[in-house]
Amino acid sequence: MSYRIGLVGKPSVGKSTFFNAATMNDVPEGAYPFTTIDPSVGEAYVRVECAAPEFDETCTPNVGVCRDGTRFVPIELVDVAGLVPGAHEGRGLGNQFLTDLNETDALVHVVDFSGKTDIEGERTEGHDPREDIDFLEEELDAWYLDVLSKGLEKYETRYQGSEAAIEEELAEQMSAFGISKDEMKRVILAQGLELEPETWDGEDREELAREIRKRTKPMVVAANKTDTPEARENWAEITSDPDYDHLSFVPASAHAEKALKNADEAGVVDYTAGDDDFAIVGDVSDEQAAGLDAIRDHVTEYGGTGVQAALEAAVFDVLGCIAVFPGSANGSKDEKGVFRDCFLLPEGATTEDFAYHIHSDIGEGLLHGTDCRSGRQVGTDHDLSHRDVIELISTKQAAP
Ligand SMILES: Nc1nc2c(ncn2[C@@H]2O[C@H](COP(=O)(O)OP(=O)(O)OP(=O)(O)O)[C@@H](O)[C@H]2O)c(=O)[nH]1
Repeated sequence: MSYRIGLVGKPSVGKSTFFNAATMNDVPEGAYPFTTIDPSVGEAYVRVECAAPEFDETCTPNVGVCRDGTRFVPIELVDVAGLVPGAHEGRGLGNQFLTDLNETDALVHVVDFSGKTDIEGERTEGHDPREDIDFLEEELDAWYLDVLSKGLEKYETRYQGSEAAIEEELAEQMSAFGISKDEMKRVILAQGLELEPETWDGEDREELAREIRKRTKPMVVAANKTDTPEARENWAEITSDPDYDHLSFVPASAHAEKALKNADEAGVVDYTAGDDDFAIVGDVSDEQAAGLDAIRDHVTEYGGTGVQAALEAAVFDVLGCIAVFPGSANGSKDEKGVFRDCFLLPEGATTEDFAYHIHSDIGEGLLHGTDCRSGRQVGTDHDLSHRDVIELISTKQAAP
């Protein structure tokens, strides 16, 4: 039910630091929506401005936390290990890497923008981070092309001369990537191709594979180590390079996020994840104070450490998710008088999708919804917006 974001990157880019910082949270025990014993899967959060204060209500989240009017809504973060050149051919952790990738909704590619690690993750100077970005995209594209080619082979041998729809065969072959036959058809046509694969040449196939990959595995680049001067230079250059317009970039310092969370836990600073500032509230040595000053310069300049921002870019910008609160029109609260839930829904979700998301029984018996802010009735096919507060009127209750 939860969104799953995959963290990818070659060795030594700061992926572990990012993962640890993002999943290190002071959430009360039992407030996790899922438990896992796999150390590479952790609970991270996206921030949503809480709707409770607007309704003069208290917020006691069933999952996640609410801090100073900001809801931290859980997502799953997966540390996808094994990105090495040739991964799609099964080198290194290859196949496991691809299996893990399959289970993600979107990716955050952690890239060392300081240029101090080469393509294999060894120490160097002056490495161009563009190589890493290209490499991951090429790896993914090669994998998609393999699967697409298998689908085309099957189609050719099985359906020669018949009227079988190519989009159906390809959608089935690529079902692990979560693409429907309608979407497949749209992508094929949008590429200017005919629905007759015999007319596609090698380049057409490559471009098609790339386009399907872009749509089904959207990606944010976390430009890590922007606390270093080299990374700042690369940031300015790469984000103004038109070849990279198709990607979302977020400047990040995983190191700073980890340091601030550690200091917050130790009672030295008061810091809320994602904020662009923090207060020093404990005793610090001169050395610590200097370190914190450097971090402050970075977070104020870039609007935060970028760890939260990268996750939120993945969920809200590239996946286009919205967060919706269940409420009650007369009081906008559940029977206990508090806001308990906040759900992430896919782009374009309707009242009915929301109802089914909560429980299939509520979905089946759905009559309509009520927008709790305006008190107006909304239809079952009404498109919901980010931060809507909706009461669902259904003939059925959720089964216990
Ligand atoms: N300057 C700077 N260094 C960082 C940052 N994040 C991580 N590092 C450093 O980069 C090095 C690699 O960090 P890790 O988090 O271990 O990197 P990784 O990508 O998980 O590496 P593997 O475990 O080898 O896959 C460590 O020395 C970190 O201290 C950052 O934001 N800024």
